[in-house]
Amino acid sequence: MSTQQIPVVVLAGFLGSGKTTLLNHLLRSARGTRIGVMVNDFGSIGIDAMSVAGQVGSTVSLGNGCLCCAVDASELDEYLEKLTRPAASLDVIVIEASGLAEPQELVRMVLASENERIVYGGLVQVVDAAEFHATRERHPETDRHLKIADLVVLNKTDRVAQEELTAVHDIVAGLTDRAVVLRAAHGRVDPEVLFDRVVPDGEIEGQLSFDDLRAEEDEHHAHPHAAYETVSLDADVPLHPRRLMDFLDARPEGLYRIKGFVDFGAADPDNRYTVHAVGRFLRFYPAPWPAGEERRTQLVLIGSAVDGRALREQLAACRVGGPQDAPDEHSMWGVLRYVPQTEQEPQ
Ligand SMILES: Nc1nc2c(ncn2[C@@H]2O[C@H](COP(=O)(O)OP(=O)(O)OP(=O)(O)O)[C@@H](O)[C@H]2O)c(=O)[nH]1
Repeated sequence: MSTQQIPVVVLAGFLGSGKTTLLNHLLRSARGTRIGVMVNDFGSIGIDAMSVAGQVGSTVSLGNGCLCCAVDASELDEYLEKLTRPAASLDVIVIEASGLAEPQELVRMVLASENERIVYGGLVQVVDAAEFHATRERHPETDRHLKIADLVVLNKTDRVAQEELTAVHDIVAGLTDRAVVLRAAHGRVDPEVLFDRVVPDGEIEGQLSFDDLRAEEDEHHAHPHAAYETVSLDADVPLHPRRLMDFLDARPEGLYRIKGFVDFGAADPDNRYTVHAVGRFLRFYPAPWPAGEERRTQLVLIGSAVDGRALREQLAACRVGGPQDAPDEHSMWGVLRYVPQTEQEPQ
């Protein structure tokens, strides 16, 4: 029986650390392994679900809210039931936690699942090597998350000098209990590290058990997202590139994460711009609009100590007001400064 159980891997990591990037890499390089994905979007728009769409046979998007708060173990079981139907014949299920989830809660829910076809497959924690110190300073719970990880992927190594990388690696390794620390750029880890695990009956030796977790139970208010504000924009009129750049250049420090897709209308009718900001780091990735895709802008902004209402208004003011307001291609200059030229395309 145990060999037929499907391992459920929890993929966690702070906002923007590279979880979706890693997941897409796994999906692309799975070499015949059938992966089911459960995506938990924090914003009300399914940006992450869209980012992994098309690369996976079975996806369940958990919609708005943090999985560990919004879904209880029985609901999780409902989703797992869908993914574990024999017809789906999955080899592994990956739950991508929102960047603000408490990984411990998710692990607890997986362990509490009554679905006999699954077995807990471990906690993978993705760390942004470039933002590590800043994240840790603002979010001391980072240390606790690393302690319970089974595997740590020290990501974005391309953004950190060798010496600094060694220093960060040492700190991360020191914070984990028994985790392997793997370095990666653009989430490129060997999928075998995650999936080809021997799963004995019951739990894997060395992994946290349900009781371990219960013993370590945290107060809910310790959740990092308690202090966070999410702002979404879903617009069917294009955004004006100059006004969007003015908004982005002046964005408040606490606005930690921006992700989504932008339609710049007449300024570049052919391309959809995927936008990612993590802290002060901002990038646009233009790519031709997928055939048949409706032209709209969908953005999710996540920040702490930010004025959500003001952000909403400022974003809304970036919309093109009418034909007299239509941008031309020259107005794209500010955006194009943030399109990577030499970096490898981080899909
Ligand atoms: N330079 C560099 N950029 C990376 C790397 N990995 C991911 N990124 C970029 O970092 C940004 C965030 O990556 P995601 O994979 O969306 O991060 P995430 O953890 O899923 O983000 P949330 O869903 O907000 O928690 C994107 O712009 C990625 O292209 C990396 O190794 N190097």
